[in-house]
Amino acid sequence: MKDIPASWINDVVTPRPADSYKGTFGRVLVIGGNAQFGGAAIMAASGAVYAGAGLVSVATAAVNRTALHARLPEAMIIPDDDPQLLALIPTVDVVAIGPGLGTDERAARLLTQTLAAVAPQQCLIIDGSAITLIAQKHLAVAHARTLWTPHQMEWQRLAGIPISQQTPQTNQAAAANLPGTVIVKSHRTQLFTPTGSYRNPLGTPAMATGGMGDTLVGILAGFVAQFGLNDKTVCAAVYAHSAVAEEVAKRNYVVLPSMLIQALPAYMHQVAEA
Ligand SMILES: NC(=O)C1=CN([C@@H]2O[C@H](COP(=O)(O)OP(=O)(O)OC[C@H]3O[C@@H](n4cnc5c(N)ncnc54)[C@H](OP(=O)(O)O)[C@@H]3O)[C@@H](O)[C@H]2O)[C@@H](O)CC1
Ligand SMILES: Nc1ncnc2c1ncn2[C@@H]1O[C@H](COP(=O)(O)OP(=O)(O)O)[C@@H](O)[C@H]1O
Ligand SMILES: [Mg+2]
Repeated sequence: MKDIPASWINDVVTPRPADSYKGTFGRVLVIGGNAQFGGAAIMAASGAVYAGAGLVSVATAAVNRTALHARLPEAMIIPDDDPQLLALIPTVDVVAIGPGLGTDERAARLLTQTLAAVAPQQCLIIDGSAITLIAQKHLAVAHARTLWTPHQMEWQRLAGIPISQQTPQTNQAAAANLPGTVIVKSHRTQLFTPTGSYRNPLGTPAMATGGMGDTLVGILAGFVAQFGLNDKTVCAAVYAHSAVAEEVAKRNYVVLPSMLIQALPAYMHQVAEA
């Protein structure tokens, strides 16, 4: 397992082409946020918008509409029980499901519908409640272009490895049984792609606050939407999330997701101009 090289973020985040429009930078759909966890969907969508995704939609519980629009007018919204959602799924580059989704029957239905609707060329990010549901219900996922983003307890549920036994070796063996890339989050996050394994050398305890993983989902979605799905882009997104947090933590005891999101465009500008 090698550390993500510091140079990769510079390879990925480069100046934008002049001849471009919003469609150039990709379309993201976040599916999540029940009545209790609406904030998770807002933080994930914000991560994608502030990372530079061209168009971001959110399928969420209807009760989250006003909060989402007030907080993030750049995002479009569709109630998660709207039949149009199934038609929207194939039109985006990245579908991210799970932040604040919950684990009730309604959430399970949304998840199974989404898993069935995603097309092979799309990137699917599976996070939070969606991972817990897949583990609980033994749902099969065959989608090759999947990014899994479990925290250690979600990884225990999904892979069956107790947290105390989660080592690079055991994690790698379990990741090999899943399609796509597994990002096992911790204070030093590990990534297992079909062709390599990487460790994030960055991160700070100032990041240990609710919503920080939801924010990572959005940044991953925004990076993949703009820069494509490959090891370098995925590693760069994980690296950028922690690099921005470390920067903000130089002046702040705790880094809230909204602080990280706010600081992200300036960090990407600095990287692109370097
Ligand atoms: N503002 C919002 O809307 C927010 C909404 N959110 C949404 O909530 C949903 C549920 O997600 P969740 O992560 O909060 O709960 P769950 O999956 O039950 O895991 C917690 C259990 O695991 C244990 N645990 C052990 N090690 C751990 C580790 N390294 N990292 C984390 N946990 C660890 C932990 O142990 P304990 O801390 O109690 O000792 C506890 O028993 C999900 O959809 C998410 O997106 C959140 O993002 C918050 C902000
Ligand atoms: N002590 C820490 N050091 C470095 N990174 C941390 C630390 N605590 C949390 N993080 C990061 O914060 C994120 C937490 O994700 P997660 O537990 O899914 O949060 P949530 O579901 O509340 O959004 C992960 O990216 C993790 O690597
Ligand atoms: Mg999480």
